[in-house]
Amino acid sequence: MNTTLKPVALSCDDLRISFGQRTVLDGFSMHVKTGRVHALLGRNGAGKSTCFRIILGLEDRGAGTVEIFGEKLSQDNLINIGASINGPALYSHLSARDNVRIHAKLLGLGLDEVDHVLGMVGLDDEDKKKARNFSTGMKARLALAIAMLGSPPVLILDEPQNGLDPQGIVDLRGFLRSWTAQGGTVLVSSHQLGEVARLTDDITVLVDGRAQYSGPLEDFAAPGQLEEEFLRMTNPQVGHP
Ligand SMILES: Nc1ncnc2c1ncn2[C@@H]1O[C@H](COP(=O)(O)OP(=O)(O)OP(=O)(O)O)[C@@H](O)[C@H]1O
Repeated sequence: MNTTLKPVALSCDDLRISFGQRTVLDGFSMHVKTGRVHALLGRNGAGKSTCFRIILGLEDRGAGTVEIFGEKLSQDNLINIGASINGPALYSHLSARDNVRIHAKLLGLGLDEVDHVLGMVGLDDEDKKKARNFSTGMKARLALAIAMLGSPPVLILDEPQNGLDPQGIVDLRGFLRSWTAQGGTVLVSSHQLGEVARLTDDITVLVDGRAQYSGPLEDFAAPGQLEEEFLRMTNPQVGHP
């Protein structure tokens, strides 16, 4: 599949899911364009991680369709997505290299690829330290390295800035931008709206289980106004005392 030729990398249509009495997604639709950074925004508990889990086939309750490059989600085309959600799941007794090596082996990738992704996230010198002794930022970098193994055309990252220091955030931004410049597609969730404004091309705002806005960032908010517009959309009292 030549993924760069498809205009839409990822489509979610009419996703619906409830947990007990609580309806979390209630007809949620989002189309993530190829070669763009797209941020899924919403308040705590809005359903962003649930949406990511559905896209990745980790949640089979609920209804709706997910397509990757125009094809229905399946085990075969899931290989097109690299993901880091719900914080990094790491083997705490292993080094960064050994953690990545295990995932590379599962994907049939060699040691060159392990070194490549570790170099990209600046962990190529961390050969001795065990993951249990990593700082939060180092764990986040390692999870990113694992997500990038094999250069999947789509990256899904749940709050990737969490735990990163300012330099780490700048590095991540540069790196996701170069990913999309090479034709890759990135879907992130984030509460750091200043960073979202710097990083993303498109946004979807999830409110009450539906996409209240989905489209170019510039059409949602003028420069410097993202936080204000987001608060207005997610909390109707704001701006109307
Ligand atoms: N497996 C589950 N069982 C029951 N409730 C769940 C389950 N998974 C998620 N929820 C509930 O669904 C709602 C949405 O959770 P989700 O983690 O998707 O939100 P989120 O937008 O990612 O939030 P945050 O910004 O705080 O990370 C929450 O009320 C959560 O408690």
